[in-house]
Amino acid sequence: MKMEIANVIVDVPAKQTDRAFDYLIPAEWSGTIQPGMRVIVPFGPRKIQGFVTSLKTQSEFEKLREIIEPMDLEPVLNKELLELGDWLTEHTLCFKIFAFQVMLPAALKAKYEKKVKLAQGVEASVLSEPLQILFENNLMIDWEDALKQGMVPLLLKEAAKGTLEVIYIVKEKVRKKQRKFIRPLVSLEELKVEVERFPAKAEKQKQVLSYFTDHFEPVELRQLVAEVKTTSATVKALVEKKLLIEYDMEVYRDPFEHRTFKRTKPLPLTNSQQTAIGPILNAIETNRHEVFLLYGVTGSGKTEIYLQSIQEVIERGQEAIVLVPEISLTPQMVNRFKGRFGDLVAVLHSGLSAGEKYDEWRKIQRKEVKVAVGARSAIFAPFENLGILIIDEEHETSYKQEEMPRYHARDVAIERAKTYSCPVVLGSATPSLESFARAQKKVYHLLSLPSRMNNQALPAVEIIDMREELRDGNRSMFSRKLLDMLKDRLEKQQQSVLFLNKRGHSSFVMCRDCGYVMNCPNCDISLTYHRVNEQMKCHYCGYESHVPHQCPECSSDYIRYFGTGTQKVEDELGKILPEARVIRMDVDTTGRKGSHERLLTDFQNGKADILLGTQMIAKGLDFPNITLVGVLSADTMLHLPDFRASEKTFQLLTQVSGRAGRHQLPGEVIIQTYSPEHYSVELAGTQDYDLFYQREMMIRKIRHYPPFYYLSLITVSHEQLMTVVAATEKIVNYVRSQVSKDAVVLGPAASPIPRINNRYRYQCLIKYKREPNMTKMLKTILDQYQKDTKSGLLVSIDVNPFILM
Ligand SMILES: Nc1ncnc2c1ncn2[C@@H]1O[C@H](COP(=O)(O)OP(=O)(O)OP(=O)(O)O)[C@@H](O)[C@H]1O
Ligand SMILES: [Zn+2]
Ligand SMILES: [Zn+2]
Repeated sequence: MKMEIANVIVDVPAKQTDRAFDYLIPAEWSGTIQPGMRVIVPFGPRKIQGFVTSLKTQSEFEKLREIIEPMDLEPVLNKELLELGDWLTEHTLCFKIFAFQVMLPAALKAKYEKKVKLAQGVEASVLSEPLQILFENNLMIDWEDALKQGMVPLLLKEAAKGTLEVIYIVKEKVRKKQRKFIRPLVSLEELKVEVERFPAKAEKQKQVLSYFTDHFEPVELRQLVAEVKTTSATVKALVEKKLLIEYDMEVYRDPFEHRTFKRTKPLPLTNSQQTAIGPILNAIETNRHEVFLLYGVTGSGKTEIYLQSIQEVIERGQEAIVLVPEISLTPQMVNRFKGRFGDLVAVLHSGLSAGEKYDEWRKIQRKEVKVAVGARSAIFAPFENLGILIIDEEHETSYKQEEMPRYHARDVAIERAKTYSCPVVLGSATPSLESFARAQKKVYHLLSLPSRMNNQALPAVEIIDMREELRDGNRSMFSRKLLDMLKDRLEKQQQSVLFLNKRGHSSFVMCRDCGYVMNCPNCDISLTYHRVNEQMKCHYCGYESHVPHQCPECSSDYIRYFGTGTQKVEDELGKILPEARVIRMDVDTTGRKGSHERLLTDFQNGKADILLGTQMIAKGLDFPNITLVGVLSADTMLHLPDFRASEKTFQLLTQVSGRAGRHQLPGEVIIQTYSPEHYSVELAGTQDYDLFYQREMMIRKIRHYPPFYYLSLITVSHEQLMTVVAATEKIVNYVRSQVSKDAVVLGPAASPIPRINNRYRYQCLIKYKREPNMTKMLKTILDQYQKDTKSGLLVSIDVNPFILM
């Protein structure tokens, strides 16, 4: 007899299990289990989830264990995605299981429930006394419950004796949403006859049947009950009489259920749009892979180019993926895609519940949609006939995932596009230095939109030196100029946007007398102040503490919450411009589902004069009445230990400025700063990307940073400082012995955050140009330390890191 064997990657992320295991497919599942399906397999004493990667008929092992059951009826990963998983594993040096899991919606990530039960053939009476009652009444005990009741030590003792055993139950996080539907089981004629035949006493049942003679079609049970004003028991009675039938049907949770999208038609393209879209359409038509960098100033009509390229792709029967940064996945953005392509669009973003996300993913998998619009992970949308992949705001750092697998969506897009032989379009008004450099070298095809729609001028930008304001006695967070302009817009009934750059500028507590800053006792980093519950919190380890009323160092009472939060700006606005209506958008006001959208709609409908917010208002807004943008603090990001700090500052300032004067009314921008002479602020003022690019490239070249050099970052951590230093030194020496003399190896050095969760952190940074053996070398290092789990050393490697902390 021929055996059916599956190669399975099991859900145990560790070095020893990072390979396929052979499992026998039992006869009952023969022929049904396919590559790309998830299965439940025995692993040691546990039952866990795994992915079938391929099938075979022979194994080098004698005794194989059997697959317990499949978790899917059809593969959740197609052949292309399985291969992409291998590619991800290779390029980001992650465990295979992570590469597969990242491609699926969270709902499909298995959740394990740990339970304890009596071992086979054991009676509860042999257990120690407190456990007897428990196991007499419950067949299985939840591990979590046992933990809460302090029972775990007792359980472990019994388990060691072999009287109890621990089992794992694999659970799906989210089920398909099913609803009960009712439809007639007999013909319309028969139904009409039945209605006549029914005794008058059975008035209720008669009404239900009459409903179906009027509407001879399926209806949801809930709706039926509501419309006929009856009960489900009445309906059930008819089901038992075999006149009606009840069945479950999968329904989608539609996050946009209550919204209608005004359909739009393609706009006639301007000359420069036509020039730009030409090569893209050509690549689509000839099935050619090519990467385009669409470099167009803010408001130049990039989105319309995306839309019309997608149109072409859809007409050819192909599919499209569009990535937009999470924070610009605004309802406005969604509107533009849903407005053009209606129900052919699936939207994937973090604002959706796990169930909603799963449903959107299902629509893609079932080929019910043609376009997926979403944040980073939408790049894995399970299409099988891709015709284009688009990444809007391609410079955004959120396209890099900061945990395993540490992938960049741009790389994944290009890899998938190669497979499908289709174009990739990277769009931005401020391209990343990496992409622009590639376009200069003709690796990418550069397409430019140098001016705004209808040649509308870019807004006039004025830079205000806040140090001068202070010298002139203005202690407010608003410069005199900005205040004047805000008043002016109020009079003209035009709208303003106030932007507070909060990243890297967390709200901390500081003593104004001695400068004491409250740090986390486990991590060398300041605690962040949370207004909601008046708590100080560590973002790295979760440590929490009360806000002190007295300085622990000098006992001064002047220990205060520091930093200009949006709340504080709003308070001050209330004092100096009491007549202004303000909408504040930040994590506090947009936490509830739908609030983001509501606030923006209110602003669009003129219910406020000023929109005040953080990063989340910097992008994507396209409102005609905004004529003033004020940036309250331009330089808060400049001083971070990050070689991209200048680039990020320039990009952000340019993006925010781009929100003003996009339609008929001209726009003005005020940038307040303490570093007016810094080139990234200065050049954002003149909105001169090309000059910024030249300046920044020079600096990168001198300092050996990307795009001139590649980076790989190795971070080592351990509870003992000496152990970390010694291990890092060993790694650094090994790296030095392996790389060419063109590479720069830095370290061992303490990480910018030298301790997290009581673990000391050291790093080795490698800068290199061409090192064919780099991946192999990094893998060797990982293998070495991941195998040795006893030492407690943790080594992580980030290839092309975006965060060097
Ligand atoms: N061909 C066209 N004819 C008329 N209006 C257009 C055309 N193309 C785009 N527009 C309009 O111009 C405005 C700006 O275009 P769009 O938002 O696409 O620019 P963008 O380059 O994507 O901007 P940003 O990068 O700043 O978000 C929009 O209101 C859009 O509807
Ligand atoms: Zn003090
Ligand atoms: Zn901490």
